[in-house]
Amino acid sequence: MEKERGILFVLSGPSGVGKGTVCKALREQKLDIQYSVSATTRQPREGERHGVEYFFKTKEEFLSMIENKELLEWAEYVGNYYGTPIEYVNRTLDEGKDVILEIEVQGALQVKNIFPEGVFIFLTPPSLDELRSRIVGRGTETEDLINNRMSVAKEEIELMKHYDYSVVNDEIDSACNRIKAIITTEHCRVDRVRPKYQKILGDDQ
Ligand SMILES: Nc1ncnc2c1ncn2[C@@H]1O[C@H](COP(=O)(O)OP(=O)(O)OP(=O)(O)O)[C@@H](O)[C@H]1O
Ligand SMILES: Nc1nc2c(ncn2[C@@H]2O[C@H](COP(=O)(O)O)[C@@H](O)[C@H]2O)c(=O)[nH]1
Repeated sequence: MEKERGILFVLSGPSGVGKGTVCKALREQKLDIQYSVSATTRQPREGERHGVEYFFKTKEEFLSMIENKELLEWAEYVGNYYGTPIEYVNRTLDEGKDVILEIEVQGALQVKNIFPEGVFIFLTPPSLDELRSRIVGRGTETEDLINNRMSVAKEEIELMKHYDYSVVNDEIDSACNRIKAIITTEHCRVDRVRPKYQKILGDDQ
């Protein structure tokens, strides 16, 4: 029997809201979902490994990925390029497995045009002050970059209206539970489940 395609989940939200932290916590719970690894031209942070957190690329390599249509979406974000390799996403969905992308808002909106059936989740901070203190606390950005990320964050929050769900990351376990509830809900939607039964029952049902 033909396999149902997996569901594409897109988790985005402002820098520092906790997307990476929440995805790591979800991974540790060994959910039946695959995590896409993005390409970026940004320099690796301490402890980041090529092929694990990101595929680290030169600008020339990244531009040639765009040219060769190897990216599902890409965006320039605070001076660096970020993009989702398309082959992994399509192959994994075709295998019937769900995929989650952790990406910023411009990229998420591009994905929405290509995969309108995807599920778009916006992770929000409890407040802008808390967002700033999370970025500062992470200790990975200079003062200038923190200010840049904060001003982009305000524009990004405006774009939440294009998403299907909003999840506040007040506390990691609660945010993970809300995301797991969304995943379960999406698998129960009649418009996703019905085609499977239609194949079994025939077209006249
Ligand atoms: N619920 C939470 N409560 C308190 N601190 C949190 C919470 N979630 C994440 N953090 C902390 O906030 C900081 C930013 O988190 P993280 O790096 O996961 O954000 P991000 O959204 O992935 O950022 P970026 O988009 O820049 O990669 C980290 O230091 C992390 O430990
Ligand atoms: N549009 C895309 N955005 C991506 C992708 N991978 C990560 N990101 C987002 O970029 C910012 C900055 O990330 P950082 O690791 O430098 O802090 C953050 O919002 C990520 O979610 C991608 O493939 N496409």
